[in-house]
Parts: sequence; structure tokens; C-alpha cells
Amino acid sequence: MIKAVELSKKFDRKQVLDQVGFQVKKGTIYGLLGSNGAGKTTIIRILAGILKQDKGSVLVDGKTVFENVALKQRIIFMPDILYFLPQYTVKQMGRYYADLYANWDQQRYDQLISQFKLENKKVSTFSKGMQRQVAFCLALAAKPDFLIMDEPLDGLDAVVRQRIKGLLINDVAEREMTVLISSHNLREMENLCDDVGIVHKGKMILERNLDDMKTEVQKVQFALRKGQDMSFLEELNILHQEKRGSIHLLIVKADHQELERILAAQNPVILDMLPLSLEEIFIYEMGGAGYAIENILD
Ligand SMILES: Nc1ncnc2c1ncn2[C@@H]1O[C@H](COP(=O)(O)OP(=O)(O)OP(=O)(O)O)[C@@H](O)[C@H]1O
Repeated sequence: MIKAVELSKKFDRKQVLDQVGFQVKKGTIYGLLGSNGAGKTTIIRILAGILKQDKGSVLVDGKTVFENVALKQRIIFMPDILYFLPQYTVKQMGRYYADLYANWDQQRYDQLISQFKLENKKVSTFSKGMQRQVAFCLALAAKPDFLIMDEPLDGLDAVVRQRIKGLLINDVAEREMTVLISSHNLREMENLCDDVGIVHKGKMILERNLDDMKTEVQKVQFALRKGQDMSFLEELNILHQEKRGSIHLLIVKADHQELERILAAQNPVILDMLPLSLEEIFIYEMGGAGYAIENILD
């Protein structure tokens, strides 16, 4: 498990992180979401042991990362700006990682390199997107227990992004790898993460389990007969309500079947339970804090 407790950090006099806390459970993927400058990279650098917080603590498997060599062996940190040893080819980078990481799997590295169709050239001569693919091959072949990545899918085309997501999900399912991934795009994280946390101006403003979120909030449209009593609506936890002609549209925090039962009991003329995207749930749930959400829905 990765556990961050009340992390605070100032740069000069600016409070960049203010008591940020979250947990990434073993064998799950956590998405750290936020717009530019929210504090994601700072959090990730602290987790990776590159930067020291002013206050709070970070524990990985119950231990601190800073200056813990044995623990660092089990963690791969993929920064937003990649660094490769100058002059090193794809194969040479593999040999370098083999020396660093006890779990290194050469066969897997060779497989991944051929799957991504990467030639054995100097990594520095590759495009940014190809360098990112090499970084993923290295990270996955090192078989870390913890993989911490800062905006890793940026600049990759849709096919490669999908392939990488598949590989990550596979390692999480098979080896119980624990993943923390930062992103400024909620849609990108929707089919990847188990949990997400939204950081805004250095504060954690919302943390949710995505499966729970999808089962807890419903969208429904219905129409009743003219003049029919609507007082049953007062019993519902309505996040959003609209009326178009005789049709009512509701976003409600409720169990799917329970809501359907309540509405069906009114003998409606029309009753449709509608699909709801994660984006819509966030927008309605966040209410007044919508400003922080808009930027991660591009
Ligand atoms: N070394 C530093 N010195 C001074 N200020 C810094 C430093 N690193 C980050 N900051 C400031 O801290 C704030 C948070 O930056 P951070 O890089 O953590 O945000 P982010 O969420 O990763 O943003 P982005 O999505 O743009 O990468 C910003 O206001 C940034 O200017």
C-alpha cells in the first residue's frame, strides 16, 4: 500500500501542497487528477523520494522511501520528463535496468520491445512518444511492486495508449502491482483507475472509488399524468433536475433498482433509466467546485 498523510510543501513562500492525503491499496490503480499547477508532480516527486515534504508522511508498505535503498528497488518512478543515459541503445538500457532491479525479466523486455516494434537504436534518437514506449517496456520488465507515473500517457497515440493500459491492468491483476498515475484528463483515467483523487490548488478536494460512483448515482427521465402529485420527489437525494415540456430529467444519488421502484409506483407515462458518464457524475457531485473539474474534462 502507498499512504500519503497530510503532505504539505512550500516553494519559497508559496504553499504548493496543503495537507494532502490519500491511499493506494495493494493491487489497485489510483488516478491523481488535477489541472496544470495543481500539485501533482510535487506529490509524485515526494512519493518517489526525490523531494522532501515540509510536513506529513509518505509510507510505502509501511516504510519511508527517502534513503531506503531496498524499498526503492521495488518502486519504479516514471517522471513526466524522461531521462535516458546518453548513447545507450534500447538493449543497453535493458542491461542497465537488469543491474538495478532484482526482479528484472529479460524475456519480457524482449517481448515488449518487439510488441512495440522498437528498433535497437540509441534511445535519444527516438521521438518523444517512442522514448515513452521504451520507458514503459523498461518499467514493466523490471516487475516493480509499485509503479508511480507522472502524466505517462501524454503524447502517445490512441492505439499505444490502449495497449499500455491493457498491459498495466494485466500486471495489476496478475502480480498485484500497485499503481499511482497522475493525469489532467479524467476521461483518460475512466477505464483504467479503481480510485481517483482530485487535487486543486494543492488540496485534495474529492476522492472516490469509480465503481461505487457509477452505482451510486442515477440518471432518469420520466413523465407523469397532468396534475399528478410530485411530493415523492422530496424523498429523493436529487443532484440535478430539469424539465423539458412534460418530461422530467433527474440526476439522483440512489440505488438503481430502488429509484426505479419509487418512480414506477407513480405509474409514469414514460420512464427511462439512462446511462451516466463519469464526467456527468463528477460535474453534478462537485456542484460549486465545478471550476476544478472543468479543466480535467478536456
Ligand atoms: N522547484 C520549484 N520551485 C518553485 N515552485 C515550484 C517548483 N516546483 C513546482 N512549483 C510550483 O508548485 C505548483 C505545483 O506544481 P506541480 O508541478 O506540482 O503541478 P502539476 O499539478 O504537476 O502541474 P502540471 O499538470 O502542469 O504538470 C506550481 O505553482 C509550480 O509553479
